[in-house]
Amino acid sequence: MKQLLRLLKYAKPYMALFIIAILVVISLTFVTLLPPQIVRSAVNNYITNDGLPTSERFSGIFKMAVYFIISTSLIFVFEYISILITTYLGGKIVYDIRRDLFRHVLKLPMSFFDKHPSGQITTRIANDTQNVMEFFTSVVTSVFNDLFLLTGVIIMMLSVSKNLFLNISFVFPVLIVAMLLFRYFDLKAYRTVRTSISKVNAYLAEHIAGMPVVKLFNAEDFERKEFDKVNKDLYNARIKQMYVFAIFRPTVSTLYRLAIAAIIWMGAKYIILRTLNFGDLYAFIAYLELFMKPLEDLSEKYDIIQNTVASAEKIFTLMDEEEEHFGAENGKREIEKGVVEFKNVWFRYNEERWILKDINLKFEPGKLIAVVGETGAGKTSIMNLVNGMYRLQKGKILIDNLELEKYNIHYLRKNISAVPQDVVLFSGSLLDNVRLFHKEISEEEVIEALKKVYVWDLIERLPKGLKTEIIERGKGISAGERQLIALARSVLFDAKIFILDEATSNIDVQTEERIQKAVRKLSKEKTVVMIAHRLATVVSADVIFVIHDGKVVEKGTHKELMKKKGMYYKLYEVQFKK
Ligand SMILES: Nc1ncnc2c1ncn2[C@@H]1O[C@H](COP(=O)(O)OP(=O)(O)OP(=O)(O)O)[C@@H](O)[C@H]1O
Repeated sequence: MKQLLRLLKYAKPYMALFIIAILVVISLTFVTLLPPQIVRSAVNNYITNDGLPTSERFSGIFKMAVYFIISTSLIFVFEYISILITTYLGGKIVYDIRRDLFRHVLKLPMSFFDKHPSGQITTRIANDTQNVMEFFTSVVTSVFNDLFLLTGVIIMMLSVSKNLFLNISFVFPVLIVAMLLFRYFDLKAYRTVRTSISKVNAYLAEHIAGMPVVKLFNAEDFERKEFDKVNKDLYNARIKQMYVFAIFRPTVSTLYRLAIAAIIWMGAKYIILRTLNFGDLYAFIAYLELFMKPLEDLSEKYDIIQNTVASAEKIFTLMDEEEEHFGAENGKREIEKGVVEFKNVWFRYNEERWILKDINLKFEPGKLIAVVGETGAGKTSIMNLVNGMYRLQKGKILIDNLELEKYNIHYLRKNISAVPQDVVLFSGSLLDNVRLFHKEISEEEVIEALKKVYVWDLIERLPKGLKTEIIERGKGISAGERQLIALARSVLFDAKIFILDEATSNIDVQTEERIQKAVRKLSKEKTVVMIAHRLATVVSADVIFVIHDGKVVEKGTHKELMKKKGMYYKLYEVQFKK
């Protein structure tokens, strides 16, 4: 309930439109009740009224036919307007929710994304909001319609014949119970179907994305069998749902027809006793039909409300996730020199273990700096801390002698150019990927940046050059090309600090040499940190930090470190001597 109320807050800006929708719905109810009355009047006053001259009877029937057409046209108009308004409202409200949700997700810290699979977040924004839309389009206003209609129908039945209504009133609870039972079993079956569908979807999403692994490891047979299992579950769930329909649908229709038989039986008695007219009997049966629709609708709406509550809960849980409060909004915006200092820094991603343990280091401009160490030693984590992706638990990081947290995070990140290991490209042209959709950056500037890292000729030789279209995170572009794009991206946004995390790991030796040249040039004015596995890429660095098990264990030039015969020496020996 709390969730529904919170959801309704989103409807507040559209209150006037809601009121109009309800007024339209009231009008719709009113005109929906008219046709049976018109037919009743035609039958009672003209068709069966032998006492009236024939011409008057014909003109009366004609008049009633005109009324009938007018009322059905009005039903059309009101229905059209109400669908239009509710669809607009639902669409607009869900647009607002989706917008707020995505804006909020953009502000969440990286630790949130570590804990929540991207598929789950996508479902919240795309699917759960869709359920909410259904709530606004087919519940909020149409519940009024159904309730008004049910009340109206009962009033009309009573007005047509109180006696007949009281005599057949036992029919209503029977119909209501049958309908509720049908809904209950249908809902149960439908939920199983939905769970099975999401299992099939999840299976397909994961395994189609992992197709290269499936093929490389000849796992097709296993895949076939596993998919058959989830597919079979879905089939069984559908069959169960079909049984429910097969049994209950005809049951409800039969009960409805029996109710009509009961009305005719009782009605005929009153007609013979002359306390009821044919027209009354027709109107009564017509109202029973009108009684069925809102009844069915209401039971269906219960399901939508339940779905909406579940979805709203998930949406608001995401909406309540704490945003990234990093740095001061009015914090420092410029980085003057770009001197980065770690002072006794301790860091962990979760409670399990410390990743960085008492790190002390200094990255300065004018020198080419390298960070080396084994896999999982903590090198990338250092980069993640510098650009404020994660927060440290103990110690301090200073940039130009000012604590990292005293900077405005957006400007901080603007001043730090990071080339991550896993380069993500977005759908769009290669040009847009280099300039990251900043249309104000011209193609010439992009080409200039590519030339700066000496890779323009490599991009130029692609059949469509910078116009190459990227699909699905960069499928169709080689890992090396992706790294080149990321490198160009980093020099394009003129930052003070550059951190290249294995930025050349997929690049051939000649291209790597060219990039090294560019990096060396860059390091003359900027702070450039190269994180690397392969020591060949760092031998010419001015300072090398060796990280082992989350600690800085050595520091020096290649020569100094080799002389020391410590960790660096061991790594070097392993890579080159064996
Ligand atoms: N988001 C995360 N959540 C939890 N643990 C993480 C996360 N990212 C990294 N780790 C763990 O932290 C440790 C250090 O990771 P990090 O990526 O800093 O290592 P690295 O030295 O850069 O390794 P590599 O050379 O393989 O890139 C690893 O054991 C890794 O499993």
